[in-house]
Amino acid sequence: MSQLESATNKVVTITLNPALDLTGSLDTLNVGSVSLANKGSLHPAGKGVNVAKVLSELGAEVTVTGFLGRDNQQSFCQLFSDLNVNDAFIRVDGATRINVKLVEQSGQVSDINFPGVDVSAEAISEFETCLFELAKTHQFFVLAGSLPKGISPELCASWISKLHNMGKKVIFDSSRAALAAGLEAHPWLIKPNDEELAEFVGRDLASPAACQQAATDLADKGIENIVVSLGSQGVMWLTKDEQANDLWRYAQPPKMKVVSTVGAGDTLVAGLCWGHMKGWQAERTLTFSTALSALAVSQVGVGVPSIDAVTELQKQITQINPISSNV
Ligand SMILES: Nc1ncnc2c1ncn2[C@@H]1O[C@H](COP(=O)(O)OP(=O)(O)O)[C@@H](O)[C@H]1O
Ligand SMILES: O=P(O)(O)OC[C@H]1O[C@](O)(COP(=O)(O)O)[C@@H](O)[C@@H]1O
Repeated sequence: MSQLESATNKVVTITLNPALDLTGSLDTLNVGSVSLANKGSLHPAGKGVNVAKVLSELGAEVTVTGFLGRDNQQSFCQLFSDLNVNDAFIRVDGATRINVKLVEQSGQVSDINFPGVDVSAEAISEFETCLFELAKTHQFFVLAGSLPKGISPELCASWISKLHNMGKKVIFDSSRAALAAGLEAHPWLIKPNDEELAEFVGRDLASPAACQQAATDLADKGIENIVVSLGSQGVMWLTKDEQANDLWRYAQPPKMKVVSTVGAGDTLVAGLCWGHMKGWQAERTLTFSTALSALAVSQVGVGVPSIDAVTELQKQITQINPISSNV
């Protein structure tokens, strides 16, 4: 067996712009005046880091890379060591950003995401060496989150393109200009949420059917898997095999008690990646990742507290399978 064929348990997550998430729980947020938090937590996060945590807890052999500020790396290092993931982050001068998440009793979350560190040309070159070295032994790459200063959408897209040309499976989850540029670079799977998709197409998408219509156009860009997450309404997925017929799969989770929705999208990405790494059928991957992400809203931060709970919830996922955007 070749090195790559035996590498289905191995995955690289790329977080170009990680963050420490400062989460505060409040009864209600009083915008423009004082609000009192009942409790708070500060933990290492950012899209690829969250995906890495979930994948690692599912049993994957994970390597994390991207750019990490030297000044406040301690809790990241601790997390990577606790998870036993391979830490290939490039260290850069300065501190990794702190993103603020204010969670109200109602479940509503207000996110304040900061810009991040400055990445130098030397750090970029070090990262490229590391990335393409990892490509020698890995097939799955998850590139997730926003871009720090110093990394243009075009540069990010060029990495996706190179990995694609090497036959790698790149799962790409970003927003705004980075998403727009990355979509042209043949990622293997994308997962915008409905808001990100609406921003990309430049119009409101008020229903799953409207999202489906808008996302169908992305298939023309040669993206094999188009997944759109719809918050409490679930997940839509257009696979390569069904693109010709425009037949979407759709899974809906049961009603959950929401503690925090932060990290639900990352958890969904991790679930989708895991199903593919395991070679599961589409239905199983979809119901598993929908259940995993639905469970994620019942906690602050990401992680898999109990695989039995995921399996139990998976049985309660409603699947409409497959549907056409013409209905
Ligand atoms: N309130 C909720 N109840 C149940 N599941 C949810 C809820 N919010 C999110 N999810 C699950 O998490 C997935 C990702 O959430 P979503 O909010 O769409 O992504 P993002 O976090 O990227 O904005 C959804 O597709 C769904 O499966
Ligand atoms: O990289 P971005 O787009 O600024 O987002 C970073 C934020 O997204 C998160 O990864 C959560 O993402 P999701 O809610 O989409 O899963 C936070 O941990 C982090 O603060």
